Amino acid sequence: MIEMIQINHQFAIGKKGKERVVPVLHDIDLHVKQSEIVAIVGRSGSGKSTLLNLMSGYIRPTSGSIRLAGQDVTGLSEGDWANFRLAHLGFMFQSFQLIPSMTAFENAELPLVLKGLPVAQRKKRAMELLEQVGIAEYAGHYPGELSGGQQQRVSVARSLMLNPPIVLADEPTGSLDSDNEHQLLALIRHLNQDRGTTFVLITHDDQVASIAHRTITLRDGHLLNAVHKGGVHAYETH
Ligand SMILES: Nc1ncnc2c1ncn2[C@@H]1O[C@H](COP(=O)(O)OP(=O)(O)OP(=O)(O)O)[C@@H](O)[C@H]1O
Repeated sequence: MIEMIQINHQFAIGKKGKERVVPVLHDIDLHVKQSEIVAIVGRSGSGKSTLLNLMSGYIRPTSGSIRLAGQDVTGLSEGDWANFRLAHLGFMFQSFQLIPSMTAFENAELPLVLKGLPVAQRKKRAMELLEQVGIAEYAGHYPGELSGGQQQRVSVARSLMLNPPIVLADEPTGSLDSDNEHQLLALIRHLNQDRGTTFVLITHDDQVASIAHRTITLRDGHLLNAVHKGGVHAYETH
């Protein structure tokens, strides 16, 4: 479902003409199967967000190739990436990116508006998901009137609106209390089991990692694969 082949990534930092190159990811080979939940862990600065941004098409790899849902996405144009994301990807990111002038409901239904669905269908689907994330009673509230955890749940509802086959999540439970974290993890499991949704989750949280089928570790931009089999932890460096 997700294949990263020999991915290297470096950023250029500093003033134009005096840039310094900072290598961040080295020789990443990663294959995530359909219906797999993979947790990515690693210290701050190890390259986790960069890896997820590459899978999202928000940044382009310095070298290597990426296939998502059977399609080589490495060379897609901005426009093709935008269409690809709408059809295949859901995002749960740290910044909720809600539009302040729109209510929770309007924010959540946005992908359905972009898809051109009729009002009645949009309302049914958006309310269904707002209920699933436990936030239906706040549907008429603006983001500024919601707590961080409530905003996060609106953003989760929005990310799942089009039933994406792949969901990429950066600290998806970061702003949630333990009850809501539990509820979101149950929803992720349910989507995985019922719909076969594939999840890649960056996390520092053991609870989140515990729902993953596989946990992989990034260390200084290198991937270490942790294979959990019957309590034996074998580490392979890639
Ligand atoms: N746009 C950028 N320009 C320059 N350097 C960057 C950029 N984005 C990230 N980096 C650098 O790349 C390295 C990896 O950053 P990244 O955000 O991927 O780490 P992370 O593992 O997600 O960290 P955290 O757990 O703190 O979010 C860091 O050294 C960071 O400073």
